[in-house]
Amino acid sequence: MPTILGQNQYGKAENRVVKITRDGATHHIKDLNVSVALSGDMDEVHYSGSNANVLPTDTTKNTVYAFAKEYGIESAEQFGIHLARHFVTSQEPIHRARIRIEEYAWERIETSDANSRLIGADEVKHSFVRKGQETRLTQITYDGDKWEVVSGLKDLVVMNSTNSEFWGYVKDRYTTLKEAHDRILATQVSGRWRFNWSDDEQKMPNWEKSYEQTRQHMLQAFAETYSLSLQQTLYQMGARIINYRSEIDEVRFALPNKHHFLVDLEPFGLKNDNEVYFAADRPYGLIEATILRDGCEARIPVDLTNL
Ligand SMILES: O=c1[nH]c(=O)c2[nH]c(=O)[nH]c2[nH]1
Repeated sequence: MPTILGQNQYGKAENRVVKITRDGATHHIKDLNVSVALSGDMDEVHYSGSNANVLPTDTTKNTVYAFAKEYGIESAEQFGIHLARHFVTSQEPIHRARIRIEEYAWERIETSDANSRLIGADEVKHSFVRKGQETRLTQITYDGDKWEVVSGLKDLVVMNSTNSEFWGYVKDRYTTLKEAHDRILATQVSGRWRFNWSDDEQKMPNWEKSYEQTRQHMLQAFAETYSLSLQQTLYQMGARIINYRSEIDEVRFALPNKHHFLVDLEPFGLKNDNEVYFAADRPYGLIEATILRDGCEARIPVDLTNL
């Protein structure tokens, strides 16, 4: 055979693992994207197809989720060290393990500001916003007479690690979804809001302040709503903006439901007490709606990508 095998490695890439640690009402999130690459005595599987030395990539995936439960995720480094050591020391044919980890950082949604104290809201300890993602948007239209300003944001990722349920829905012969009484609710917010300012230069809103406050009301409604569906949460987010921000008459949201599935750890003799999740990226539910001040007209396009 005039060919020889060169460097080779294999494993499961991009295992999206979310670990929630529940310290009473205070929750902590670790959100990782873990890629495993193993190498060692793997000539035979390439040359003849013998799998005698091959630990399945599916097993490497399971190990990531099981270790999240068994060791917890103190840091990405610590977690990666556990995994790499395990593969190399437990499998004779495996001589090298490379674990690559991306970590997505989350911050708590601040609900204990002066504004929420004023309305008597308790501090929420299970609501998070992912760091460093959002893009602020605006569209200004002027016909020489009237102005229309629609502002908003996209790619603001938020999560509630409890206070979300989904049950009591229609079931037909194709329905397999299990009712959920305590699930993760996560979404990547795309929102637009239309200002009622149209001509009076004296009464122009303070755009910077309006954005900050609108964003905060939206986050606070997300954090404080005990959710029976993402549709309900969406409505609360819009209604709170309309109620608190008199300069805004219309809000539209497109909210992808970023599903987090509990991983079945039973086969490994481990109990998953709402701790270890698989964060799926697709397909996703997509929930879209407009919330209007009573008596106002809907002018934000239905498809937000057209704005
Ligand atoms: O909040 C939800 N709304 C739905 O309409 C829906 N559909 C579904 O499968 N899961 C969910 N979750």
